[in-house]
Amino acid sequence: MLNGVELRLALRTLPFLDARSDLPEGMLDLRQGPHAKLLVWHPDAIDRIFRSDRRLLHPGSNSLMPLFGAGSLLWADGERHAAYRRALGPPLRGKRLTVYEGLISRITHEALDELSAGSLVALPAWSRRIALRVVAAIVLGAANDTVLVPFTRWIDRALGSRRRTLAYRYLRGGLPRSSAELDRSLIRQAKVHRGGLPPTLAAVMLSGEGPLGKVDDEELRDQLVSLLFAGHETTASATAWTLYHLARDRQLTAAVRAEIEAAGDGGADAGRVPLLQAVIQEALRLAPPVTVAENRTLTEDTELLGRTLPAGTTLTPSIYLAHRRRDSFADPRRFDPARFLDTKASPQRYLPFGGGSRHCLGSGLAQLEIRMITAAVLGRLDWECVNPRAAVPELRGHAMAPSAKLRMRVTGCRA
Ligand code: HEM
Repeated sequence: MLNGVELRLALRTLPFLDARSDLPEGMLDLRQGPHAKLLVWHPDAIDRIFRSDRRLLHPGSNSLMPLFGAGSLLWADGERHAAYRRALGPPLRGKRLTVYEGLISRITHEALDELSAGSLVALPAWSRRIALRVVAAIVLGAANDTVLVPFTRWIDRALGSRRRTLAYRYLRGGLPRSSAELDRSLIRQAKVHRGGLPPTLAAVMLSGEGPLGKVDDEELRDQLVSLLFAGHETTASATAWTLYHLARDRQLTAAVRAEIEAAGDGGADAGRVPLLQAVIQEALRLAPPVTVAENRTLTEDTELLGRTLPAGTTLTPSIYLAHRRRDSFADPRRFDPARFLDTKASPQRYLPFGGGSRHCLGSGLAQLEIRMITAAVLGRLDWECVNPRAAVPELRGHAMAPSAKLRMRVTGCRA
């Protein structure tokens, strides 16, 4: 049963949070008693959580667990979690990311080929389609519609409407699991592409070697849906916000375009496009695609911000509220990429990818994608936002994206 605070948070999430963004204590009791739960966003509390992360438990979200399965690495702990990070971390980091540049470019340009002067583009859905194709290619080895179409339908049914999501969660016993048929297709697809280079993430998990050892079909299914979901909703949302903010500011667009042209690598190298990277960071600050990091449960009594919290207390870091603190960001509701140009924000104040031992595994890939998609769009199109009033955040589960109604109109093609 939800109490009054939890109910208000569930039903009116963003207004509820906005009304509390100036609370200096940066911590809010959601539930008291033996299973106490707190929302935390004070930088000292976030710092403490991330530093002691390995000693905490990560029980996962009640809403998402039925969707992605109990075996998902998103809420694995201990050795199994460490093994997943050792196996999947390296292919998603540093120089290894360069092997994905070709496929990001190809998939983006295919989507752009379908547009011409006058085309109307539903921006959130458009960027979701591209991001899903990219992550599907990396995880499964191919962007096959026989899998992606039912996958998208399933996610939209579960998370596409806030009311429906809440009805599933609180009235119908939980969010709907994927169909057995979709699960079978995902597993089949994962096994078909095992021999390619670079190895898909599915092939890494199926190798039977390395830190993971054997992964059975049930566990594999949970990781496939977790990676496909975590790897596309978030990236798509940040891409849509980045493109929207650029479309609203001609001067900024011209400066970013000049920077991308001078870099000559389609936005691949972050170091060569600092202004674009700052725009992306600011988009991630103002509308973090993931509003809360994973739950953390204390395993021992802990002093936090002058309170003693008993073992068993669950802390949910609010990324949304951390990014809106006035003592972290001057005029926090204003879009201002300049704040990221010469300054590096500290990880306890700026945490779009979470932190500690659960720091997002795909943060490098996501930013590479956002830069490359933005560079391709700016290189090929001029477009304008038809309905800027729709540029308001909407929740899809814990993910936050621009309203599905947000539309762009192509005003001219450049190449
Ligand atoms: C802009 C895009 C993205 C954002 C904002 C984002 C954000 C996050 C956040 C906030 C977490 C939780 C971290 C914590 O609790 O401390 C997370 C975890 C995770 N993300 Fe991302 N993510 C993005 C893209 C991706 C991509 C592209 C992938 C995969 C290809 C991915 C895979 C994961 C995984 C596997 C975890 C779980 C890590 C763990 O529990 O050890 N994410 N992400």
